[in-house]
Amino acid sequence: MADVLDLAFRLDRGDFSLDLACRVPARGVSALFGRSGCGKTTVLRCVAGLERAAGHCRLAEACWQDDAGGRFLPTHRRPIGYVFQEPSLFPHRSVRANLDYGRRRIPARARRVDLDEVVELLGIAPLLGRDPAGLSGGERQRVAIARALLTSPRLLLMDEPLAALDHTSKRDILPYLERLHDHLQIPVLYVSHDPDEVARLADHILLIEAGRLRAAGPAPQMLTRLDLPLAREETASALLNGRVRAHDQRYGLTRVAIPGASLMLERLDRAVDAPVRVRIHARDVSIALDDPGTSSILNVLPARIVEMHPLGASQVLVGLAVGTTPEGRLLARITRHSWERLRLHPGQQVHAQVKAVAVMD
Ligand SMILES: Nc1ncnc2c1ncn2[C@@H]1O[C@H](COP(=O)(O)OP(=O)(O)OP(=O)(O)O)[C@@H](O)[C@H]1O
Repeated sequence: MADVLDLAFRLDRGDFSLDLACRVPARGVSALFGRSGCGKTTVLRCVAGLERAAGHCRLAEACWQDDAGGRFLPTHRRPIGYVFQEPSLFPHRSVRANLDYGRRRIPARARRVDLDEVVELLGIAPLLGRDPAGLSGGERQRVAIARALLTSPRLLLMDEPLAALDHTSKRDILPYLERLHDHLQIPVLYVSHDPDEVARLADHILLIEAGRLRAAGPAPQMLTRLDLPLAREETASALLNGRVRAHDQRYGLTRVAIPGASLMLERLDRAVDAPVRVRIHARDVSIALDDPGTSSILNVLPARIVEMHPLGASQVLVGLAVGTTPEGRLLARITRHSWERLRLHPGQQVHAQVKAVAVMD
């Protein structure tokens, strides 16, 4: 059986109470998503043992807290890395010394993460001789992440690691986080209230509302559920896990198989059969009744309307099924005028015109 992070926490704090239980796969990135004050940081602190809620906390075979057995491991005995919004580095010691500090916190025989690999993955080789005090916010955060990883954690806790960064630094650091996700086998619990960040990074999403778990599941499903707030965001999108099928040399295109269909993308520099994760924004999908063979749009996918949700007075959000598996889902944001003019309705077969596809990793 695959490893699982099994959490159950109950805590009362005056106006706020936390009462949440969930089991998430202990691999990839699990995002704790929800509005400010819903309890995301509190959950992370409970996992770290910094907060003592009633309940239990287990990672695979390891039990860090179990009230029934009277067990509560203190924070320093839990193999976790913690990355905060503001990196807590030694400002006037070199980056190299800061990293060494992380590495020396555990005995040599317990080290499973390679210094050179982490330095390479986070692109911090040119910074090793400098002091954090002189680095940009994004550079400091990359160093803080490297230091957390060098403690060879079994679980990495990240609390809004990009929240203090400006838009440009955020954009610069995201690809590094995506690389970590692809290269390291360390599961991550990632707190964020930014739906765009969650869509880019998460494999699994836990949606928290007022201290309760509203819903949890694989990111592709959670992002396209019309009953959840993620699908109603301006940046709402579908995630599809695909594989390279073939390259078309003549036109410089690559065919990628996704659940229930295939997409033509601008040529990707990857081998046939390599995995590709793509993201398709709801605003980039329109609906046609017939296959518009005369259109310049490259990707027109047969789809079935599953459901519709009104967005304000003029727009509607349409959930589309592509193929027959639950993973083959798309969102389309169209005008209410078009919805009515084309007499669209759930169950109907249509053609989804996909104007843009972003390759995620
Ligand atoms: N030390 C504290 N003492 C009392 N109440 C607190 C304390 N820390 C947090 N809270 C309250 O507990 C609730 C949950 O806070 P928490 O920080 O976990 O939320 P969050 O979802 O992480 O929010 P944000 O996204 O703003 O960081 C909030 O109502 C907050 O006001």
